[in-house]
Amino acid sequence: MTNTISIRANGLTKKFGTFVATDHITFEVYAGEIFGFLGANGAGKTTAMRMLCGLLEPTSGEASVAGYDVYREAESIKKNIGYMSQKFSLYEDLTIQENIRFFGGIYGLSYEGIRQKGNQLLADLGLQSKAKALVGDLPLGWKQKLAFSVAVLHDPKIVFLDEPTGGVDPVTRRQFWDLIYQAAARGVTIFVTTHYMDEAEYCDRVSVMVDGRMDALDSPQNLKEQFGVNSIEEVFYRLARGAQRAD
Ligand SMILES: Nc1ncnc2c1ncn2[C@@H]1O[C@H](COP(=O)(O)OP(=O)(O)OP(=O)(O)O)[C@@H](O)[C@H]1O
Repeated sequence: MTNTISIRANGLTKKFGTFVATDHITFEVYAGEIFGFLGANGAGKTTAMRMLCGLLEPTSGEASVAGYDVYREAESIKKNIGYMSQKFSLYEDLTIQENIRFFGGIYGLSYEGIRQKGNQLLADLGLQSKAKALVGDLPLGWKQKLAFSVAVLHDPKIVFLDEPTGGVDPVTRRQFWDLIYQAAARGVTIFVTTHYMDEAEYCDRVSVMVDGRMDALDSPQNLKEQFGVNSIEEVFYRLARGAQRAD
């Protein structure tokens, strides 16, 4: 982690009609940091993430991602980030190799770049012999590891992960987090939402959204000390139990 700012939000707000989904959130994320973005269902995480990815125009406030402004330079943001969610991932009816070629093309890599990075990816994951297997036939944990590796194929500065490990066992989640650590060690900024509180403990800093506001932001250790509790799970419940939204 460095002192270079990778994501900066200042009073970032999104309203749908009169409903304030994301309410004046202000924070900074540093290059190479693993930043946990927690909140109960409906707290406003996806809305905030969509604004930061250049997919949704804010109602007010400011934000920049990789140095690009979310209002004026959304297209540049899209080119400089990776994105992976539990819902939108790889194409199940394409092979591993076809997915790599497809997403490599979308990310603007050359034919040679796709070939080189694709081979490296398959070697790193130990999937060389499975290159022609349909993604739909892989176990969920493998799909997620592959989806993450594809999301960073073009060496983005920042990767946004929206509940990337939903539904898999703790051992596979731990392996997934090894990939996250390796990317962070290369200087990639990781912005990750999760409902697994053990994963929150792996983050450099954790923020907690409550009813659209960012009610806490600090390292896991500092948050536990601040709330006088032994786990991030306890910190989360203390903050979230006062929430008004039940989505
Ligand atoms: N396009 C929209 N129009 C109206 N309301 C919306 C829209 N998108 C989101 N909302 C509302 O904004 C609130 C925040 O939603 P958001 O999806 O950002 O929450 P979240 O923290 O990501 O929750 P989850 O963990 O369930 O994905 C919710 O009450 C949701 O119903």
